[in-house]
Amino acid sequence: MSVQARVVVEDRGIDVSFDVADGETVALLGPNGAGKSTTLAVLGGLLRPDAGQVVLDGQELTGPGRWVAPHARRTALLAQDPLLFPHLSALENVAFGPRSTGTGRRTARAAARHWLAEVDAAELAGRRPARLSGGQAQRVAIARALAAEPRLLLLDEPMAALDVAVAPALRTLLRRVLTGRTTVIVTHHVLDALLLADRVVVIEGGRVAEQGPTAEVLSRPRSAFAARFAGLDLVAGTATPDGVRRPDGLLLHGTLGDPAPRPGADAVAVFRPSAVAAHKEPPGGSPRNALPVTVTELEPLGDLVRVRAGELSADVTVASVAELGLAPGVAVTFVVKATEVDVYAR
Ligand SMILES: Nc1ncnc2c1ncn2[C@@H]1O[C@H](COP(=O)(O)OP(=O)(O)OP(=O)(O)O)[C@@H](O)[C@H]1O
Repeated sequence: MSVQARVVVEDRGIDVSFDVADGETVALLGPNGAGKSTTLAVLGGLLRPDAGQVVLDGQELTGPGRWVAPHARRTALLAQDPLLFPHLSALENVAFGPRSTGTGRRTARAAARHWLAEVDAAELAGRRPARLSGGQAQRVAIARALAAEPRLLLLDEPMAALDVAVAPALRTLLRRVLTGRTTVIVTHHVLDALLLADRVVVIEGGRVAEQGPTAEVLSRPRSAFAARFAGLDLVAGTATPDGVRRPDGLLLHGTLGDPAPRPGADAVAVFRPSAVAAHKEPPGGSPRNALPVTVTELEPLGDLVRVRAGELSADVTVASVAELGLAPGVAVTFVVKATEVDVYAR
């Protein structure tokens, strides 16, 4: 089942368009308030957009003069909170979907057993939600979503409310059950994107900032958000014959991609924070890039410290943080060799 969507919600400043191919999982990424959940709500029919169109498997679900009610869409939404019916057992919760579409009791229960087994939760069939852990309840909620045999599965940060200890097992489970299913997932977690999504759509300020295959976007990001999400530094500007010039005039030298961006065209310079050194004074006379910055935050990162300066980061040793007296508000120079900087068109 393929999806073609354009979602316009004027009072929320949202206008995004993207497609999902049959059997594909697409992750919607972006900062808080970017419009991801709103987009998901429009796909599921929980919110009626001002304009745009949602087409699923050739059927217009939303469009000018057209509105298919949520229950008639054959889409299933799985949210952070499993939202199970408290008075029903796990089995009855899962059987609810097929029951509500008119399936007989016996067949619906058989389907529920099948889907509980699929999510490794067969032994939880008789339990009420109050006796399930967060991870178990989310497994049951996944079984319930799948039992409805949705044409499109919508996941809104399904692991966000779970203990970090149980999230990896649930992610592995989702990786298994999402294979071949048309799915849109909203996530803030890079592992969800890497392990679950074939493609990502990055939404910033209610607009699509970039989209593409997951590996491509996360290894060669073109938007500030995707770079940060992938743990990379990104400087945007215009291409020069051997680098990128920021709007404030600062020039970064780097290795030009193939095809090289046309001089004057929008381009980005991308590098790893681990390739960045912090200096008190700009180093003189070397073929290195020097970026004057002010430290905004320090974060522990294994046995290093991630020094954040606005959009840029440098991963440095604890010893150098101490030596340079790095702390929020301190001015330093980030230094990165031109050979560590990739330059490509935006
Ligand atoms: N129920 C609502 N009524 C009115 N405006 C809303 C409502 N929910 C969200 N908004 C607004 O719509 C915009 C997009 O919000 P949305 O929740 O879709 O973003 P998001 O990308 O999902 O963010 P987050 O990552 O924080 O969940 C924001 O400006 C938000 O304030």
